[in-house]
Amino acid sequence: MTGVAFSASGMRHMYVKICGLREPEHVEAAVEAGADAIGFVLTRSPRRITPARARELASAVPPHVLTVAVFAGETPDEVRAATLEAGVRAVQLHGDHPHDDFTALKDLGVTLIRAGAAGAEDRDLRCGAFDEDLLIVDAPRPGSGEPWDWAAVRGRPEGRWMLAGGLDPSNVAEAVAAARPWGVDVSSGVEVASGVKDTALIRSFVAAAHALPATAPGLPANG
Ligand SMILES: O=C(O)c1ccccc1NCC(=O)[C@H](O)[C@H](O)COP(=O)(O)O
Repeated sequence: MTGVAFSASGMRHMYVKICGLREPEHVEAAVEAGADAIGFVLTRSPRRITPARARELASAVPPHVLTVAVFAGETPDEVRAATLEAGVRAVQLHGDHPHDDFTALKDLGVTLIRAGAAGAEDRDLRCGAFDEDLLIVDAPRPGSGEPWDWAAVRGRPEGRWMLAGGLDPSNVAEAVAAARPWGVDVSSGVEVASGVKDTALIRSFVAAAHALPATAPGLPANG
C-alpha cells in the first residue's frame, strides 16, 4: 500500500470509507465527493451484491480510491475466490475471523481490513495485531446504523483505525470528537432506506468528515 489521504488544499484529512454501494451513480458520487475507500458487501446483507457486479462497479473507480470487498464468516478460500472475481484491492473481514484467516490471505496482495465490535476489554484493538493493514471498530451489528457509545473506545484502538456504526452527516463530528479515530466508515447513514444509498447524503458525509482534523498519520488508496 502506498499513498496518503490529502484534501484538495494539501492538508491531511480524515480517511473516509463509504460502504455497501450497489449502483454506479452512488459509486460515482462517492468518488466525486472525495471518498478514500468504497465498500461492496459480498456477504449476507440487504446490501449484498455478486462479485461480478462488484467488478463492474469497481472498474469505474480511479486507482486512488480503495475498492473493498466485505465478508463476514466466509472461509479464506471463499474470500479469495470472490475477491479475485470482484477484482477489488482490499478485503474486509467482519466478526471473529482468527489471525490464521488473515495470514492465509496475505499472498492475495490486497489491503486487509479487520472489522468488528469493540466488545470486551481484552479484544485486541491494535491495528496490525492480526497482520491486517487497517482496523474498523464497529457497532455490535454491522450495517445496522445503530449508534453506540463511541467515547468508550477513545484511547483504546491503536494505529490506523476507522470508527463505524451509526454515523451520518449530522453526527460524524460528534463521533470523531468522542473516539478520535484515524478514519470513519458509513453505510446506513448515507441511505434513504435499507440498502438504498442517496447521492446527496454521500456528498454531505464526505464533506463533513473531510472538514474534520485528522487525528493520526494518513494512508492509502490502491497500492
Ligand atoms: O453493511 C452491511 O450490511 C454489512 C453486513 C455484514 C457485515 C458487514 C456489513 N457492513 C460493514 C460496514 O463496513 C459498514 O459500513 C459498517 O458496519 C457501518 O454500518 P452503519 O452503522 O450502517 O453505518
